Amino acid sequence: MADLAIDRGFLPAYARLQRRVQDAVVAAIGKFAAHTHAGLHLERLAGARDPNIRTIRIDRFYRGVVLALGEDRYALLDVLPHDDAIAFAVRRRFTVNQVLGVLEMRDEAGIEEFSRGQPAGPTSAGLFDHASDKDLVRLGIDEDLVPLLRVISTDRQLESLDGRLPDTQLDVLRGLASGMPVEEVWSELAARVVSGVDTDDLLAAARRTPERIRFVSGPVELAAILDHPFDAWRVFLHPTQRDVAYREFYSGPALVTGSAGTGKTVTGLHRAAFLAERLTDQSAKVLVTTFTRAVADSLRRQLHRLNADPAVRARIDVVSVDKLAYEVAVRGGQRFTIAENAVADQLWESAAAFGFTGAFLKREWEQVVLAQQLTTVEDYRAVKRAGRGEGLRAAQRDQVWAAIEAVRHELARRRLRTHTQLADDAAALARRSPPPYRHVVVDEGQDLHPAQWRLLRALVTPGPNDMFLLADPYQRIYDSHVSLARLGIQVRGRARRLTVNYRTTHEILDLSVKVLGGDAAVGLDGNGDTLRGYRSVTRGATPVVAAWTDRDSELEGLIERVGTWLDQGVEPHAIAVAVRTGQLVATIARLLSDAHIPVADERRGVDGVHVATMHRLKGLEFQCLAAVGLDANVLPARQALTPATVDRHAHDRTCGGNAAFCSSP
Ligand SMILES: Nc1ncnc2c1ncn2[C@@H]1O[C@H](COP(=O)(O)OP(=O)(O)OP(=O)(O)O)[C@@H](O)[C@H]1O
Repeated sequence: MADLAIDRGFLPAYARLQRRVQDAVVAAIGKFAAHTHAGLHLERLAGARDPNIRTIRIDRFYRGVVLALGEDRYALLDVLPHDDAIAFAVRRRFTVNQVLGVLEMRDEAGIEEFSRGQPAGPTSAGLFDHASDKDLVRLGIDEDLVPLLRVISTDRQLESLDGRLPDTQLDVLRGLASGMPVEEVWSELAARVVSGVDTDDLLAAARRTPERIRFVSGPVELAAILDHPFDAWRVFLHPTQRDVAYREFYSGPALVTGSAGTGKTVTGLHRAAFLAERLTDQSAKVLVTTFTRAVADSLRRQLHRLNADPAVRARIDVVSVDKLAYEVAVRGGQRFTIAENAVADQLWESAAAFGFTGAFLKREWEQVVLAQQLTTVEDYRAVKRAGRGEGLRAAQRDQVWAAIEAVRHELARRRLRTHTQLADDAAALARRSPPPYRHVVVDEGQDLHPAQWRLLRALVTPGPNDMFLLADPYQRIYDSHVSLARLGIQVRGRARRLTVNYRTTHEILDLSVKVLGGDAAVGLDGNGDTLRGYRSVTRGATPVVAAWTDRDSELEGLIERVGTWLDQGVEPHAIAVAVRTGQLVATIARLLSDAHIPVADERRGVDGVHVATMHRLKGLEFQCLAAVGLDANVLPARQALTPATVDRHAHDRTCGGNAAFCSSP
């Protein structure tokens, strides 16, 4: 069936069709496969802007729009009711990007309409003034578009070209508009530049465009694709995603960073499936791991959708890092019970003394003592407490150490281990046996503790393609700065950044970037990671930021906001309230219930509005998010309002990405 390819736009079109029409589409595709175009009425169109565009008959009402690529090959672009199909087809023109050699679609009529509505000459402060005409062409912008781009002075104007300009070119322009210098945009493209592009060869161009065109190898592959038509991520990756996920060879650990929603998880899943498919040794395995059980469950489900082959999936273990540590410790013969958070917190509270709170002691233990594997007070006296705020005098260190020791002894006496302790134990145990995994893929790497990194390092054979790490330094839950290099995980020269946001609307991203400022977060590779160049493929409503004078009026405002969303028809389960600390959860849940708003309770299987800390909301998607308690104390800690916080929940497609930020100054 190499004769028919499908375009990315076809999948959502297919998903919207009734079953009967879907069957007719599959039958039409089958006719292409059989080289019989008979009955398809493959027709050229009068007035079409592209001589290679055709329509085919699907049934009495529907027509497919196809592009003749040459050599009797076709790409199916869309399936629409008859008149809509004709209107779609005559407006479009397909061209080949002169720099990247990829196939591009222009809404030629749309571009003409846009031009007619603009002033004749260039504006005084154009959005692309920092790029010369030559630069634009060098970045793959079609020459005939340059005069039009010179009249653009606002983001909004640029966004009104969404769907009219070729995606690749719009992506370049969005990068420039977001403040990236020409050279930085160029460096993102550089690896994909093709020399000697034949701009008339549509077929070669289509083959170079896997992010939008998929050549289908046969009915089995087609059926697998059409099984999940909403999941474009399974089939069409951004070129950078594809490049990093399907690279044959990394000489050692590789790190992929990117803000929330840039498709890191998707990239990691493709990598895991790719590595598993290539394992020749029957006993070799790939480990996919992450910080929480909920995210691990979601990874498992996504992997299931990505790869239907049970033999491939059997070679991939998806386990949360806590479970992994637990299993290694149990296999190593340890006898213990996991210390419930509440129990451990109580121990820490009872150890509080000399002005050190239980929470401080706990963090000191985790982020200094366990992180750096300190076993004596002498070690602790001498250690650098980087990232822990105020310094401690020698006498204070002794006090803190004594308090930590008291808790450690009490835990040991009760045969309790915390998850971090277990990771430390498991790392030591794992180092004594041959590594069970050939490859490991780590999602949400920013949240892992050094002990967990040591465990993972010990579980995989060092060497090419050993570790594939995905992380967003802006989404750190704890402010602990982990240096991978110091943990024996050297990623220098193998770090890539994803910048195109698939989930967050332009508006939400814009707000998030403003709140976070242009400051860099410290990356796991020790380098600064900035938000410059992050851009979004979707647009939505403008988020609302509301300030309140006190907590009570903030909560009142919150209830009103959630009520408004419900009145607007948003389902309760598509709304999330993110709070900074767990203590507020019960209060908010009660207030919502008092206002007759259903609140979700996963343990009892009750559906409703989710109220949880940011951390617990991870892995879930929402249409609307209210984030509460973003007061002045919180923002500098960067814990509350990150693009992740905002976007993960404020999922945009139906409700326009509403997000409210209730903040008490
Ligand atoms: N190539 C793609 N095409 C279409 N959708 C995509 C693509 N890549 C990712 N997505 C979608 O974008 C959303 C975000 O992807 P993903 O969860 O992989 O991002 P992430 O960077 O891991 O986010 P986070 O840091 O918040 O975990 C998901 O809904 C995913 O299906």
